[in-house]
Amino acid sequence: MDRSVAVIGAGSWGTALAMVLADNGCKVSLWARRQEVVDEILSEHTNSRYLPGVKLPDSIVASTDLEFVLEGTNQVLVVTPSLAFRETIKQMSPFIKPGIKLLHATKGFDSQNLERLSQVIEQEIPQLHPFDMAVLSGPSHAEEVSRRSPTTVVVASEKQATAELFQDLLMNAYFRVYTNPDVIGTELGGALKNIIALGVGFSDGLEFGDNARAALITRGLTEISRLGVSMGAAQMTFAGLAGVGDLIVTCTSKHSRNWRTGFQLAQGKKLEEALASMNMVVEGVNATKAAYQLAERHQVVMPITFAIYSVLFEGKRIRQAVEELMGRGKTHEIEEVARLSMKWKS
Ligand SMILES: NC(=O)C1=CN([C@@H]2O[C@H](COP(=O)(O)OP(=O)(O)OC[C@H]3O[C@@H](n4cnc5c(N)ncnc54)[C@H](OP(=O)(O)O)[C@@H]3O)[C@@H](O)[C@H]2O)C=CC1
Ligand SMILES: O=C(CO)COP(=O)(O)O
Repeated sequence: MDRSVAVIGAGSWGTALAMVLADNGCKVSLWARRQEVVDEILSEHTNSRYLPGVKLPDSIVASTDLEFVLEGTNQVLVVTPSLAFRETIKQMSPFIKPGIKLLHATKGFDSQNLERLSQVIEQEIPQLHPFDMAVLSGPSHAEEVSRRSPTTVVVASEKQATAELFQDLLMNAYFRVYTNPDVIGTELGGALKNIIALGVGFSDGLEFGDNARAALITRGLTEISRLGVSMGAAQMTFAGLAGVGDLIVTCTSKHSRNWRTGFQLAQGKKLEEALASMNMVVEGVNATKAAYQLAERHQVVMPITFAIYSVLFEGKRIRQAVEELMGRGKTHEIEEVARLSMKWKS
């Protein structure tokens, strides 16, 4: 089996996944857009801006030249921020031969037309069959993966063999990979959980406590599942690693950039200031915009997401948004359960 993999994107997640692959004996070529990052990886075997204190395997090769990185490899892993995704995929397209297998691990939406990122791949690399694409998601902060702490993720593909190929390449003693046929659910779970992490950051920043955090996680998952199912996802995917698993990690971890951003906003920082201080990508802000529009398009009720939108983009005070959320009209907890319950007497 060919074990060469080109990893496109040398931020924290791309670098951590490159380490996993290198630990598994893969021949890894890593694309970074800045020469300083390449020079540091090649000479020091570190990527100190994104993974401080972590030593990378010596075998990882890096370059800023996409053609060089992609040359002769049959497996590609794309891990850029969502804002740069379409542009990067477009630049890669001339070097992607039919039959190459492509996995992406980016969590977000296309900023222009709200597409899922696998749809962007289909549009920009038409020579790639959808069966040759896969998506990786799940609760996996790069800081912990790069320290080889036990982590579980999911790889989804329309074709089982493609999911299993990436499972084989990535899985090892500290990195357990499950497969799932639901590409839509796996992508949406990873993109939408970031919004709820911002909300939990607001709540924790205002010291609302554990009840509020649990409420946001649980009702947030309801919203994610509702939108996901209306966009074609399998409901059960949201009970898995790409759903509740990732939601828990991003809403409770000190590593979460989205949670930290929400926390800082609750403490009075301006959005631009909070984002600038992060030094890393915070996908939840654009995801909130995208989810707001997708909810309207699919006629899905997402009160928490709308509340977060109003704080981020309409200047609403967080406390005001919370009062409005708590004061909404009465509803059943789970409409489907209420509707299906034959024994429930009014
Ligand atoms: N970090 C994590 O723990 C996890 C991240 N993810 C997801 O992975 C994706 C990548 O995030 P992550 O690695 O954390 O990002 P980081 O913030 O760690 O790094 C950002 C990377 O993107 C590059 N970049 C920024 N702008 C552009 C651009 N316009 N064109 C090309 N490259 C660009 C940066 O390059 P430069 O240094 O030159 O600016 C850098 O390599 C995100 O969707 C994130 O949600 C998923 C799971 C875990
Ligand atoms: O997706 C992630 C963990 O699975 C990263 O989350 P943050 O972007 O909030 O740090």
